[in-house]
Parts: sequence; structure tokens; C-alpha cells
Amino acid sequence: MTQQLSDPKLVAVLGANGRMGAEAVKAVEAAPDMKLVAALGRGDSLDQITAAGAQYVVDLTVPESTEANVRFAVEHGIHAVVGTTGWNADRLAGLESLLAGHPETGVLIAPNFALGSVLASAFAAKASKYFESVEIIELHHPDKVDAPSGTAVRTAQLIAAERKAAEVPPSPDATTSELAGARGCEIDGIRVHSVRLRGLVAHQEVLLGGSGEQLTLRHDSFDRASFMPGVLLGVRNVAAHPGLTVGLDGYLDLGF
Ligand SMILES: NC(=O)C1=CN([C@@H]2O[C@H](COP(=O)(O)OP(=O)(O)OC[C@H]3O[C@@H](n4cnc5c(N)ncnc54)[C@H](O)[C@@H]3O)[C@@H](O)[C@H]2O)C=CC1
Ligand SMILES: O=C(O)C1=N[C@H](C(=O)O)C[C@H](O)C1
Repeated sequence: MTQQLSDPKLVAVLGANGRMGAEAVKAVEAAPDMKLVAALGRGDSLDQITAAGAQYVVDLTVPESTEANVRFAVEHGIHAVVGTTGWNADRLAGLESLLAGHPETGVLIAPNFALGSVLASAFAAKASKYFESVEIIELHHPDKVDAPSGTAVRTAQLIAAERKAAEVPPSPDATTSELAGARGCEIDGIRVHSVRLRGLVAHQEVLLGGSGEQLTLRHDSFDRASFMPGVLLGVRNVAAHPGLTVGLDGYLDLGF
């Protein structure tokens, strides 16, 4: 069937009863260029996606489920916009091989859909080569099941890559005696600290330290509505980006 310019994008939301999925259902329903054709919760058969004729899947489930969901979508030529965490290097490599056999299908894995968060991580990565020290603090609601956050992992990876390219030495740290966990965890050589606190939604600070100065890049999502423009942007752009894109910045013009 030929898609007309005015035809709505047919979207299925997975994890529709969750905190993010419920917001995404509302956002898709309110988008003039989209039609929600399926809303799946835990235990629902993925066959509902194909039966509903979905062209796009938005996955906002849990780390244990997301890989199978996305593989199902790709195997059926359905584009996928994924916010769920848990996409480590092995999973991403497996997905890339699968996508090689489905060259017209696009997948976006977006650790964070909030435009401000994406910008803050990009700015932090760019700035980080000019500072001797860098550490990340991520702060989230206490119902979050994974730590550190996917956003913090991605930010650390971006920072580490910039610092490596610029041949910046590791952040100095004289610690020789430590109570386990006191210095957080390390991702690609970058220290990441996780706070879980009732009242929070999703927040992150990147601390950059030099002699006699500090630059702090902080982003706050006060409401899950902050993620929805990015989800819709993902759905609108994923078909034009076949293959795997990691990070919503892949669809933005950041100019650097
Ligand atoms: N990329 C981004 O901007 C954001 C990503 N997230 C991530 O999105 C994921 C979901 O977050 P929340 O909504 O806060 O979690 P949640 O726990 O409120 O929702 C997850 C939902 O998925 C359901 N589910 C589990 N397996 C499923 C399956 N196979 N099919 C359909 N539904 C299934 C669960 O029953 C639950 O209702 C997490 O990994 C979180 O880190 C959260 C906020 C923003
Ligand atoms: O679980 C959450 O809430 C969030 N998860 C994502 C992450 O792990 O980075 C995105 C955002 O931080 C909210």
C-alpha cells in the first residue's frame, strides 16, 4: 500500500501502562500526524503489533523485555523508537547484525528523550577536555530499577571519547582507602554517582573541575512530559534513518 503524505503514522506503544508508556500513549494520541493502533502491557502478545498494522513501535518497557520487543519489530520491518535502558554493547552489536538483514528499517535507541538533557550531555562532552577533573551525579525517583541511569552511562561514554581523542589524562584521585561504593562506579574511566530520592523525576549534573574553578552542567526533568517532544521527534525521523542510531542527538543539528 502506498503511504500518502496525509496518512497518519501508525504507532504501537509497548509498556503502555508504565510511567513513561502512559505519557507516550497520550502524546501519540494528541499528535495530529500519528494514530495509536496498539498499546501493549506486560504479558500481551507482540502479534498485536502486526495485527494492528503498526509501522512504528515505541518501546518504554523494562531492560529484560526491550531486546526481544525490538527484535520482533525489526524482523517485521517495523521502525522502533526505544527509550528503555539496558542496551549494552553486546545487545547493540546483536541489533546491528539483525538490522543488516533489514536495511530499510530504522531503530533509535535514545537514553534520554528530553532535548535539554541531550544538549547538556553534548555540551559536557565538548567542555570536558578543557578540565582536569570530571564526575557525573545522576539523581532519580526511587522506583527506578537500574543504576546508573542510561543517560549517565551515555554521558560518561561521550565524555570519555572526547577526552581520549584530546589525550586528556584520567581525572586525578588520590584515594587509596575506600568504603565500597564511596567513589561511585566507573564507566570508561569516568566516575558516576547515583542518588535515589522520593520527589525526584530525572536529573543529572556533570561537574567539571580545574584549578580554582568549577563548571556544573545540570539538567532537570521535573515531569515526564519533558520526554514527549523527543519521543514524537523520534517517531517522525526514524524511518529516514535506516539502521541503528544511538542518541537523539543523531537526529538533531547540534552543529558540532
Ligand atoms: N529515554 C528516556 O527519555 C526515558 C527512558 N526511561 C526508561 O524507560 C523505561 C521505562 O520507564 P518507566 O516508565 O519509568 O518504568 P515503569 O516500570 O513505570 O514501566 C514499564 C512498563 O513496562 C511494562 N512491561 C514490561 N515488560 C513488558 C513487555 N514485554 N511488553 C509490554 N510492557 C511491558 C511493565 O509492566 C510496566 O508497566 C526504563 O528503562 C526507564 O529507564 C524513562 C524515562 C525517560
Ligand atoms: O527511569 C527513569 O526515570 C529514566 N530513565 C532514563 C535513564 O536511565 O537515563 C532516562 C531518564 O533519566 C529517566
